[in-house]
Amino acid sequence: MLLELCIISILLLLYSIIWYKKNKDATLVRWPVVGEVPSIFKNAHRVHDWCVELANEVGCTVATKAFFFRIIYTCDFRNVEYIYKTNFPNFPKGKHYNDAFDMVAEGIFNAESEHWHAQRKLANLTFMSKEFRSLSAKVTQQLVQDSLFPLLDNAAHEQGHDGSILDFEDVFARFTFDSISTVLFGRNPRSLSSSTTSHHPLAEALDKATEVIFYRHVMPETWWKICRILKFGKEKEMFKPLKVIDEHMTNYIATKREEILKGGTVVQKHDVLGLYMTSKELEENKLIPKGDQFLKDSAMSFLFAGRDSTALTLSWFFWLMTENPREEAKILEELKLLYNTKLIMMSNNNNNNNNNKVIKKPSYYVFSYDTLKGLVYLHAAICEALRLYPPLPANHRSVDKDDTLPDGTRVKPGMMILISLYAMGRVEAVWGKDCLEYKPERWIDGESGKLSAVQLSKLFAFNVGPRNCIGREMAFTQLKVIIAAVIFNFHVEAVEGQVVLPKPSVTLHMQNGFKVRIKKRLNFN
Ligand code: HEM
Repeated sequence: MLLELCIISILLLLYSIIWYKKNKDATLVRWPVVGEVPSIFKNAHRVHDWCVELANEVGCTVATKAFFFRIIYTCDFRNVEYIYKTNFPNFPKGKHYNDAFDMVAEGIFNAESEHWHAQRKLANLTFMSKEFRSLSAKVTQQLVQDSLFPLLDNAAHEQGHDGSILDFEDVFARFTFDSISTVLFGRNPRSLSSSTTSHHPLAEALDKATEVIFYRHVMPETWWKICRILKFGKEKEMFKPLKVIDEHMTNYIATKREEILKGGTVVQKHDVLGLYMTSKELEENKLIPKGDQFLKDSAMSFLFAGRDSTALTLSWFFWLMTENPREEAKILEELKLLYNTKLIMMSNNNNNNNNNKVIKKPSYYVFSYDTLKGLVYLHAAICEALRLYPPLPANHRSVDKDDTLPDGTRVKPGMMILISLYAMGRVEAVWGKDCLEYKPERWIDGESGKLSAVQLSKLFAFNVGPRNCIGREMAFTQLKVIIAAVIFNFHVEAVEGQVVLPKPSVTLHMQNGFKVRIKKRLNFN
């Protein structure tokens, strides 16, 4: 009996060794009992690129099991469109999502069903208003002129010294923190000022909170919830940022209330907090929560959604420019043409007025959003950066009722559907053999020279369907104004020797930032 047991054990051990050797290099290994958990842990540090490998080697939809928890991973365009758009009500964000983002409990980011509908209507009224759009364009231009140009000018003058190297990821994080704070609260924290090196306490608290939220996504739910109760591990680190955030929000709301009572300036009236606090829709719609907690959660939702996403798009965009000088030259060409056309028009106006005024050439030039709106190549270049580096690389949804996805995958309540927007932008079957190359031309119709509607329908970085990004217009405004201003006035060089890679986090940060040197361009001579 003992001998038989020994033989069976040895055979089992041999089988396990052979099985392990055969599978150890596979993209996905399905272990008995623990399912794909070891593969998930093994690839956690490079989760986004692993999602691409899964798509290209295993399939665009993969059903995985982690103990008793079922996760359906997909980057199949048909499935994602079905989940976000066609059968949107059957795929709410769900309890896992809501719990992980509990710090914006009542805000739009976490609201569901009719409560979300009511908040979306309120947010649409604000974000789509002419006043808000004009404010967001004006604020961006102003910040470029007052904060970004001096910072870049300073770095350009420091050639050969320590101050000549900037971390562009940090620069854009500061820029968007200043801009979103101005459009949300009507106050500019001036974190981009060239004399400031420390981070604003609210920005620091947001960064910390985002880090903890990422851990909540990769840890089993019960584990992080126990840690929260016991104030242990990463969860312990959440208490201080939450306090800092709450103090800032309380202060901003109280100040805004006073401003409104006194009758504020245009900016103070048209910032989001001001618009919310004076909104009839908010007052009258019974489905929208009332009181300061709702204002805090809404402001936090917008801060969360709007700050990192735009900053990271800019960081990846400029990294792509340093890697693809030919494409950068095309953007510059488009901008020079626009600038010269503007100069000719101004000069014609002057001649017609016959006042013989000499046109004063500025030292640095910032294009207004209105003039940039129609530029085809610039728009295509931004879409291409968003395809390869979507700032929100992954998203998840829950399942309300039994359903079948367009590719035939059956889904049930209790399952989580994980959508990789990062992999969607890199699927060879959709984008072709050159899917990993940066080619803005793929967004332009070869015949008409205009942006291709078919290609644009494949841009999922802002999500699609009823719950798409409400800040899309604001994001494009900021991206175009900042990119045009930097490329037209400066030459950005990547510091040699650095490796730029995505970091595993909720938003697509770079692992070690992006170090650059700045040189002035001489466009005006
Ligand atoms: C390049 C910049 C941006 C990208 C790529 C982006 C992307 C996204 C994505 C993918 C979602 C869906 C999230 C989900 O379903 O869980 C989303 C939602 C949202 N975004 Fe953006 N976003 C950007 C900029 C902004 C800006 C500047 C704002 C302004 C505050 C903003 C506000 C929002 C809000 C409020 C939602 C939630 C909408 C809802 O649930 O109805 N976003 N965004």
